[in-house]
Amino acid sequence: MDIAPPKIEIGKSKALYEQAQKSIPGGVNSPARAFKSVGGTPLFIESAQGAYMTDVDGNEYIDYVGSWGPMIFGHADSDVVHAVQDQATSSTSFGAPTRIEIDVAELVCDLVPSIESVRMVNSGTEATMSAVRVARGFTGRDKIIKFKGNYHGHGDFFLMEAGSGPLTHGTPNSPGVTAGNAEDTLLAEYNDVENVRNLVEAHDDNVACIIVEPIAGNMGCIPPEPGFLEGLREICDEHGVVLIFDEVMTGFRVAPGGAQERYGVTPDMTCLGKIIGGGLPVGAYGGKKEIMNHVSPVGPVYQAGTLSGNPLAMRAGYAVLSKIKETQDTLYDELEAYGAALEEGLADTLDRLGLDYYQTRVGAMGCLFFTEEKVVDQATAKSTDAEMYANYFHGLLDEGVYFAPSQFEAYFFGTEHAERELETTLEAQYDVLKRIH
Ligand SMILES: Cc1ncc(COP(=O)(O)O)c(C=O)c1O
Ligand SMILES: NCC(=O)CCC(=O)O
Repeated sequence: MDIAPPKIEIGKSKALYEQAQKSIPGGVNSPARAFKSVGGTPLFIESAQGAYMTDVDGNEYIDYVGSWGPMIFGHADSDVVHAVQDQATSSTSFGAPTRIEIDVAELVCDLVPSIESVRMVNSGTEATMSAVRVARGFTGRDKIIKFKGNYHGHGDFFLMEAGSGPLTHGTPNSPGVTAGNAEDTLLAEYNDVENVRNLVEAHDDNVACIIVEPIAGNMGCIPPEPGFLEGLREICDEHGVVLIFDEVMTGFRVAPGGAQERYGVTPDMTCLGKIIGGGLPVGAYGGKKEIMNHVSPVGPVYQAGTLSGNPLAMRAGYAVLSKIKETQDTLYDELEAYGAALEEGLADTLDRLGLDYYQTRVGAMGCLFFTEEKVVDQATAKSTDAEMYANYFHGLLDEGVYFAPSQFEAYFFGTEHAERELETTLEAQYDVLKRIH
């Protein structure tokens, strides 16, 4: 890819990247961090505060990645920092139950009413893998339905037509996944209820669950079309299929109760991650008691974790979730206001430059697609101009604005993004789009 050299000085990142590649595959501990599809050198980060990240060369960026979602209250939020510091002096893990686990579970059940019982794990990947196992154990069925371009972490049975890194790097079907796994995953088109209905009917009595990102955030940001989530609910009710909302990204981001609250469609099970841990490694899955009672040690479906419900992570999660609960009456209005201003400002820029690129946004997540087509599924998401996105991405970095290094990721912001950040972002977007289009 032909990318202009950066205007900013990134010598230290370059040196660390060279060094990292000697001991870490590709120099990164998660492929999404590599700049593989946009070219150039991944920036090594030194610190972050509020809405800003600083790299090892001292460049500062307004951050629209937010650690891929968790940072709804910005980086180094003082409540999270104090909670973690305080807990660390009483040990970082016990491997035995603690009161804070009950506090977090109760908060989750309170904020997301469809969750009657919840199990903590250490990542979104663990949450989705476990939820599917429980749905299979509960129904006694094998097949699952997943949508093309949705990403549910790196569990074997999800790495087919997977969004996020796999889509970005052109490896949506990962080697290493057995044919048996692939056979049990049925692939559906996002936003296409009839396609799902046909799949379920063709495999009637053997579909355990439908797992869906209720707002797709791993092929860019694609909201559900009216009737899509409702249609899934209906199909699941008709055929005894467990409906799983993967709200790892949308949970606590688009409403206190996530996408299910925003769209008024209630799943049987929900997967959570990202915000729930305030930037520490946490995931969770939960849902109806009837289903969750199948989880060991109450039921026979095994799922466990040495560090699950880890006290540091629970203290951080509690700090974030209790703040969400206390401030929810204004919090989501505030985020909506910033999002609307960002979206309108960019729409104005596109208008002034005579560009017709497609924008989406739901609450505090969104995307600019470099296509003039409406984007509703993986096929339309892939119609975007990857090179334009790469130029846009690098242009913005030069202006001190950090978006995700892939067209197939959403942007995120939080409460620390305010007037100054908005102005800088909009100016940068105008300048960059003017230069590259
Ligand atoms: C919707 C969704 N599900 C699951 C995951 C996996 O979570 P994790 O990376 O914490 O394993 C992610 C993000 O990575 C995600 O966006
Ligand atoms: N939207 C994609 C992710 O959040 C994943 C980040 C990662 O795998 O590092």
